[in-house]
Amino acid sequence: MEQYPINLDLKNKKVLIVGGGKVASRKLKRLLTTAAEIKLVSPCLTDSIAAQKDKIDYYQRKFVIKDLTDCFLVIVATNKPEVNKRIGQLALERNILANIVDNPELSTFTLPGLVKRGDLLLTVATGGNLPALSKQIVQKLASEFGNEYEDFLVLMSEIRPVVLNKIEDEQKRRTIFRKLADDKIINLLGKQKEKGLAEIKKILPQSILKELNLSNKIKERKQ
Ligand SMILES: C[C@@]1(CC(=O)O)C2=NC(=C\c3[nH]c(c(CCC(=O)O)c3CC(=O)O)Cc3[nH]c(c(CC(=O)O)c3CCC(=O)O)/C=C3\N/C(=C\2)[C@@H](CCC(=O)O)[C@]3(C)CC(=O)O)/[C@H]1CCC(=O)O
Ligand SMILES: NC(=O)c1ccc[n+]([C@@H]2O[C@H](COP(=O)([O-])OP(=O)(O)OC[C@H]3O[C@@H](n4cnc5c(N)ncnc54)[C@H](O)[C@@H]3O)[C@@H](O)[C@H]2O)c1
Repeated sequence: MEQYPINLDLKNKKVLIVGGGKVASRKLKRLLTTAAEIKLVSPCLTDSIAAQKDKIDYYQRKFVIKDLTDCFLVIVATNKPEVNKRIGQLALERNILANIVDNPELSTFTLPGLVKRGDLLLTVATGGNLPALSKQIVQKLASEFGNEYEDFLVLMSEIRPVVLNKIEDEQKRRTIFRKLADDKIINLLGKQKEKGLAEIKKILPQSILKELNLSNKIKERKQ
């Protein structure tokens, strides 16, 4: 059966990580970009997790069943397959979303490779067949999709609501949105900000432009 891709909002959700090794460290890094309440249980920690201890609830011990209380999601990443399997089973019995890092079959979800540019999110998965390929494709995408996509989407967060509000004709709106979704414009914005902005302005009717002040919306980046 196919997996179901989903972007979770973890605000105020209790998330548990079991294990404090290399894999737990990678999974924690991404979780720290969310608003989850993170608890981590492990006798040992990598230096990278130790450096983030103030951002999580850390318990220096082995997993105990009580750790799953009120848990919304768990990542099980010890180096002991039998321990991981047992915790995975306990989580599933409790309807807790579970990623068992050495046991995709027992997991309710797996984690894709990821490129994030502001609000642009690109994810890559191989159905668990070759995570190293996901990593390689992520590197390709990361070099193709730069920070100009973040800047462009900041502009669109200003422009789109005004277009939706001011232009009643759905067909006209659609034409504008499709013209804006142009990688040539986005790349130009990355290389020559003012020229990119000028191209965007060419697409927008005057009635929209006078509602906006786009020039100061893009962050100055060091070249
Ligand atoms: C994409 C990424 C996201 C992330 O974890 O953040 C991710 N693995 C990454 C890297 C990576 N994983 C592994 C290596 C070292 C070996 C190697 O090089 O192959 C490296 C490379 C490295 O560490 O450098 C080994 C490995 N992976 C899994 C197992 C267990 C098994 O298969 O049973 C084993 C041990 C098997 C063995 O020893 O061979 C399982 C999973 N790994 C997944 C995701 C899920 C499927 C994603 C997909 O469908 O592609 C899934 C099913 C479950 C999950 O973890 O959610 C991340 C790239 C991040 C980046 O972009 O940097
Ligand atoms: N899914 C992936 O992306 C991926 C990638 C590489 C490896 N793996 C698999 O992930 C597993 C972990 O790999 P690693 O490199 O992080 O291992 P590691 O040896 O670096 O870390 C294991 C951690 O688990 C902790 N631990 C052991 N028993 C525990 C218990 N009962 N309760 C709580 N914590 C406990 C240890 O203290 C240690 O911090 C391995 O089985 C490996 O095959 C998965």
